[in-house]
Amino acid sequence: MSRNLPSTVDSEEGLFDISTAPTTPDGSLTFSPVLKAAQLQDVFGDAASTKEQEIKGISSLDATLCSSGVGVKNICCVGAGYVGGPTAAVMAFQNPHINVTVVDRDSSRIKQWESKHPPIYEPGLHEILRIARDGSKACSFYNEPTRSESIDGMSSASSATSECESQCGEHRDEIVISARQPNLFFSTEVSKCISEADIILIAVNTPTKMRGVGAGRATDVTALEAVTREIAIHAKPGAILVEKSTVPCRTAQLIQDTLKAHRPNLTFEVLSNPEFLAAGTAVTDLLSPDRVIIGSSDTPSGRRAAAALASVYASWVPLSRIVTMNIWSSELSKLVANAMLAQRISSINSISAICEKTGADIDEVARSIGLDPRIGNKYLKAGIGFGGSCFKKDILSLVYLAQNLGLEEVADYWTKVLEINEWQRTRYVRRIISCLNGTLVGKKLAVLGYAFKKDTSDTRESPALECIKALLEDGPREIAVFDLFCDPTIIRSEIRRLLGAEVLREGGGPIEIYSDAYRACDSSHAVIIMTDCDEFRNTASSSATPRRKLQQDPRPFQHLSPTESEVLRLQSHLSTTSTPLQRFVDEPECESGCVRCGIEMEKRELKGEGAVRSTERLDWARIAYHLQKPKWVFDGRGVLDIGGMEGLGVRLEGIGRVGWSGR
Ligand SMILES: NC(=O)c1ccc[n+]([C@@H]2O[C@H](COP(=O)([O-])OP(=O)(O)OC[C@H]3O[C@@H](n4cnc5c(N)ncnc54)[C@H](O)[C@@H]3O)[C@@H](O)[C@H]2O)c1
Ligand SMILES: O=c1ccn([C@@H]2O[C@H](COP(=O)(O)OP(=O)(O)O[C@H]3O[C@H](CO)[C@@H](O)[C@H](O)[C@H]3O)[C@@H](O)[C@H]2O)c(=O)[nH]1
Repeated sequence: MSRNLPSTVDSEEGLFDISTAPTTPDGSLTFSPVLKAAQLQDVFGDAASTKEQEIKGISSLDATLCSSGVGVKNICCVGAGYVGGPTAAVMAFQNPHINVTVVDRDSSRIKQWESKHPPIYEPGLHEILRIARDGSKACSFYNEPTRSESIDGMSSASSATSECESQCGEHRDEIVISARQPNLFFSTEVSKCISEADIILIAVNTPTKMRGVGAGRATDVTALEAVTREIAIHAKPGAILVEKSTVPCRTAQLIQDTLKAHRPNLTFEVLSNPEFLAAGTAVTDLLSPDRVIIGSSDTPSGRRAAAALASVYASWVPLSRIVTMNIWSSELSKLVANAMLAQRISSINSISAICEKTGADIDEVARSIGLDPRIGNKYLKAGIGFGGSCFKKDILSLVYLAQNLGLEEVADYWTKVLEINEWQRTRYVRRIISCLNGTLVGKKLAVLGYAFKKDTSDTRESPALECIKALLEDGPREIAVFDLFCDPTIIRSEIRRLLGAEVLREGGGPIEIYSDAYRACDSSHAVIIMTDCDEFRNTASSSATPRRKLQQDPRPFQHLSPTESEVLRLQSHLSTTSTPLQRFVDEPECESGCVRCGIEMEKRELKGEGAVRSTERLDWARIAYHLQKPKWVFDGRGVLDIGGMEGLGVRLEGIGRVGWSGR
């Protein structure tokens, strides 16, 4: 018995960079993910796991309504950034019958998306991209876990007898996955692609305004306005516009006004469909979202437009997780979601200061309050504060909105969330300097972690960078920077652009970037942890630890026509065996002398030298041995166990607990 169906994945390493604009006026320059290649097992395993959370209380779409939008054939996504690229890739992957084209005015970005070096690395993204963008070969497998997986005459063959067959003698169910044609495209022909689309996603950047009215708070909608104008001129009648970008509440009105000005005789529907993916988990978040929010006008044609968009998501998102609402609620929800998450972090960080002075332990406090389901345990990790391209700019946008509405108290409330965040960083830097006898002159500091969080090389609004800037003021001999996921060349060039070439070692300054954590820490007076990477944790053995869950074989599938996500999980599983599913077609070769190929080769070579790579935890005994006495370690992310570190003769200062200096 066999069935045809498209799908899949395999594993591979990726890295890469791309710069985008700072999102707030004093934010860092931004370099995108040159993340490490976390294995697919994590990504697809998590994505497949069932979410227990039920969405209630908001109107849900029913199946009938959704089916009314089945006519969608072409989607155009404007903006090939962190949101546009991955979102379009997943939409195309899950909807082989829809052509999805991502357009951007930045031709170099488009070129990278078309190459084997996408501009953004997110675990699992490259594999999805390859299937949707390049198409795939046919292949097949038996619907049961076997010792030797592939029986496929078309791709990889095996004559292995399954356990089932040898035991019961019955024939096994064979599932055939048919070849897929490419349905994800990248282009710089913005107006042409807009003119062909049934649905147009707007996923351009919306940073904080740098100048003029509202500077430092208001959202800069310049890019959004430009795209809206293009759409107003070129969109075909009946096309549906979707705000994917995070925008101020009532932006849909601005879009409608622009559309009316250019096409007064036509009516377009504008939807709000904010994106909630987080850096480092974008693919998991997209494959298995907690919720998909669709805001529309409360008219029959508004609801029809919402249903059309919902039908695209319904290919892989359960209907119970697709919620519709009025468009202003949807726009505001995005800002509020980020503000509330950030507020929890500032709340716990404010309590961490009390802990440091009283003897309470912030992790114990967080754990105990998090057990109350009314509070929950997420976003309660104290540290040096939140970074990233969104939290700060979105809170600033909320503050500006409140101010414009004459709600000063509301604006003050949310401003405090940002103030606490900065205060937390300042406190950390002061504590470091104070422990080092009030002077950094002549001292070497090792900074572990440069990105804004673990598992990403995105450095936008990175707290590490802000701390480094503050530490520089005190004139250290050396600041040795190491990050697991950011390429040293990229960190160097970002620091050069942001702080000036003279702060780098090559320019006669104190900052040096290392690709090896041990060399960075060697002979340091202090090690300073800036990101919550699992690799920085101390364990009893300090030896290599498997940080990724092994993906279970998902077979047998309930039915013989598995979904794209199911085949993806199977391919992820098989990629660790000797018989991977052979679905990929060859990627386009790069021109000779490709810089990215060179970086990858260098990374592969480094792996062989024993430098700290992504699957290994740091050997803290080794680091401690080579530290200058009195061997200070500052744990800005709560990743170290105090007992273990003190046993190594280290003086540990962590956030939210009494450190060595407080005893
Ligand atoms: N980065 C995230 O994790 C994240 C998550 C959720 C929501 N968001 C929101 O999504 C939006 C996009 O964020 P991002 O991080 O992808 O930004 P980005 O800077 O990475 O990408 C935006 C892209 O839009 C392109 N662009 C700008 N103006 C254009 C125009 N007129 N025509 C064609 N292309 C144009 C830029 O060249 C750029 O490639 C923002 O509103 C952001 O707040 C971001
Ligand atoms: O308990 C915590 C959780 C996070 N952080 C920090 O908070 C920042 C943001 O982390 P995270 O939310 O994981 O990453 P982002 O990529 O910024 O994602 C946020 O911002 C996106 C852009 O709007 C939204 O789509 C996501 O839902 C939202 O989580 C990072 O610096 C983290 O280190 C903490 O300090 N403590």
